[in-house]
Formats: sequence, C-alpha cells, structure tokens
Amino acid sequence: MVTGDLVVGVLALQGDVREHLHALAEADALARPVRRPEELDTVDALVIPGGESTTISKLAVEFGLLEPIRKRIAGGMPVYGSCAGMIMLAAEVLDGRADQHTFGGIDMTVRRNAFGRQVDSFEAGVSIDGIDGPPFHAVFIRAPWVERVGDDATVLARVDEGPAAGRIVAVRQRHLLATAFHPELTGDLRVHRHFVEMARAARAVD
Ligand SMILES: NC(=O)CC[C@H](N)C(=O)O
Repeated sequence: MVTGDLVVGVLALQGDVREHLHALAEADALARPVRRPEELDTVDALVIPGGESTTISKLAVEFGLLEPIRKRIAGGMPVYGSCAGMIMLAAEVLDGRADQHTFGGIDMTVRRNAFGRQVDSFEAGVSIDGIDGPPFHAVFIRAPWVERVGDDATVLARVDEGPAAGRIVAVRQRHLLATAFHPELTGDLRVHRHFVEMARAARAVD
C-alpha cells in the first residue's frame, strides 16, 4: 500500500539544485537534496539538475553515489535529468571527457555541448508529446542533443525551428525522463508535474 507523500530527491553535487527543489515543491512533491547514499535511500524518485556533467560525474564517484544511483535506476526508481542530467542518464556520450561516467539507464547517445558550436545558449519553442498546452519556451545552455535512441526509448520532443530543427531534445524510457533544456529556469511547471505524475504512477504499481 502507498503511504505518505512522494519524496523526490534532487542530486545536489553541483548545478541548479535550488531551482529544481523549488519547481518540485510548486508541483506538489516533497523535495529534498541528495548528497549521500543514506539520503538516496530515503527518496522515491530523483532529479538530476543541469550543471556540468563532468563535474557531477567526478563528485558522484567521490561521494560514493555512482553505483548506488545505477542500482536504484536498474531497480526502477523514476529519474528526470535536465541538460547535464540528460547526459548523466545516457548510455553513451559523444564529445565527453575520457574519464566521464554516466549513470546510464536510457539507451541513447548524446552529444555534449552540441548546440554550442554555433551559440552558447538559445531559446526555442518545443512541443513535448504527452504534455498538453502551448509549446514550451525551452532554454538551452551549452546543451546536449540526442543523436541516437534505442528501441526501448521514445522521442518526446525535437527542436521545431532554426538551424537545429529536428534535433531530439526530450526522451523517455519507461521510468526515466530527460530533456536537453531547463524547465526549472522558466517557471513552467509542466515537465516537473509530468515527472511527479510518472513517479506517483510508478510507486502505485510497486
Ligand atoms: N546547462 C547544462 O547543464 C550544460 C551541460 C554541460 N555542457 C555538460 O556537459 O554537462
């Protein structure tokens, strides 16, 4: 039986942790930072923020979280990653550092800083499958894009217009969700609400 409310952790090693904690609270979840394996044990779901994936990778090893998070992902914990968080969920990273690790979980290949060859950051309208309403005002900051998804992964969004039109920027694989952009920075709560619903649904069938 499901008791108590859903607790969503935000991996708090580096990146825009506060913004995700705020967005999750607004989306009616109990949100708390996760820095240690004992804290990971207390959450039902996890958000991996935007930031710098090479730093998050290094600190995840130092804080003893790499293997515990991989295990929780394999065990079905719902996880949402934005930008660097998307990279951390990818099976394969192009233009990464040789010593960079990911948690994996989504069978996809991402290219780091993919848009950044032209511009460091840009904004675009993006429609996400399964989320109603007008296109997202999506903010990309040295963002990755997705170059390949495996059969088990579903493409949820592509860039609509401009030089990067058609590039994949949101993917879901069962309990895992990833976006190349940062909904935590725009005050649009639809992605966080969607993730909280995913996490509640996953817990209901446990
Ligand atoms: N805004 C971001 O999260 C940028 C991601 C960063 N370029 C990385 O490789 O991790």
